[in-house]
Amino acid sequence: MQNISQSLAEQLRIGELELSRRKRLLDFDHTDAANLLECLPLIAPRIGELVNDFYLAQTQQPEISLIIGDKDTLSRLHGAMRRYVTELFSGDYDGEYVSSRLKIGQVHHRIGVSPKLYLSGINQLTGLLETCLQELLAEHEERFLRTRRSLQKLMLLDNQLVFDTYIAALQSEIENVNHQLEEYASSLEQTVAQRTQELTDLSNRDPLTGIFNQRAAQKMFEPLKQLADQSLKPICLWYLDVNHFKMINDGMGHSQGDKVLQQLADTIDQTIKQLPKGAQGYASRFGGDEFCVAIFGLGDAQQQAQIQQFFGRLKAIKAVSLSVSLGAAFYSPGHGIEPTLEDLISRADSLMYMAKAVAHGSGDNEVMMDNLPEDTKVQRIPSRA
Ligand SMILES: Nc1nc2c(ncn2[C@@H]2O[C@H](COP(=O)(O)OP(=O)(O)OP(=O)(O)O)[C@@H](O)[C@H]2O)c(=O)[nH]1
Repeated sequence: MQNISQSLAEQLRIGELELSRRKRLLDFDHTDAANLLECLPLIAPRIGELVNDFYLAQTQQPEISLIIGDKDTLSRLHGAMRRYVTELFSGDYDGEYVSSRLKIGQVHHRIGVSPKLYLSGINQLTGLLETCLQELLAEHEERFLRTRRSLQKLMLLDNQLVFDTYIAALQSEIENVNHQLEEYASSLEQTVAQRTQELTDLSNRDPLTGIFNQRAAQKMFEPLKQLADQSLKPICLWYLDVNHFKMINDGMGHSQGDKVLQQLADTIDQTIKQLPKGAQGYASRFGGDEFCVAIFGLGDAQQQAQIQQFFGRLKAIKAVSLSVSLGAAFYSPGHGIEPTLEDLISRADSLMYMAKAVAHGSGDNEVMMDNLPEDTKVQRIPSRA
């Protein structure tokens, strides 16, 4: 990132010391400065004509006239070039001179003058200056030769400075692009993570009812079991199946049947969401009209209360006469029996089938549950036969 509170020379770290080092490398010293200054009175009257010749030649090149673009810009360039040529013979090549050269590089880069075009212009200017000096110093060959040499060194110093600005501009463009790429990559990462999460969520859900599917239920059982083992609190697994669901489909149509399944799923989900403090669980659809619920943290009586509440809520589904058979199997940790989810499902499923056998034709809901006292609706099935 560019530090805009610093001058160009500061940004490029070209202070007095660096400038003298560069001059020394080019063997440019005070005699060169004196050689050039000595020529100023001679060349000054010729600068206007020289700059005109320079731009006449430059604008012959289509690439350059395209960049210059219009008359006003051309006239501004004439002014800038007259100042530059005057400065070349000013004999004073300090920090201010450096700043002007750096700005020239910056402007050339900004308006799109490529290094090759810049160098072709410099080559043309050097040719014109040398011809002019040769004419002016026709009688003084030795003076012409040393002035030309000094001018060559100074222009090399100028080119170094201009190219430094080109390089710095390219570096900062690369930094900008890198920065943008980094931002893009990180936003892409976030999007991918979000999409992955959305896909994972989606792959865990039953598309019709929005509650968990069988796969997700299987994944979620293990952590629930660990919780039960650590806290020595039970898990109760409900397995539910609608009684005569085929008749609902046949009588009211498949899409109405879908709605009934959705309402039933919502009712089961509500039960999970309204579990008492300390209890938790999940509701899932195992396919067709079969649902599975796992609830952690409730004792026998509290479980029975939850089942009764669930059947109470089920009465709110009024569009259809709906009855459900439910089998509920317990896992009570600390008894040395370590059932898998499949064992528990199989147990709850058999209990559900027993309940269904009682319920069939009655139109009532029926529950078969481990661990509970017998009454008319809740049949007791011994937990470990
Ligand atoms: N509307 C609808 N029906 C479905 C869907 N999936 C399965 N079914 C139907 O659900 C019915 C399930 O029937 P079963 O459970 O075998 O039988 P049932 O009629 O409920 O009878 P019992 O279980 O013996 O009480 C079948 O008719 C399936 O075609 C679904 O996503 N939407």
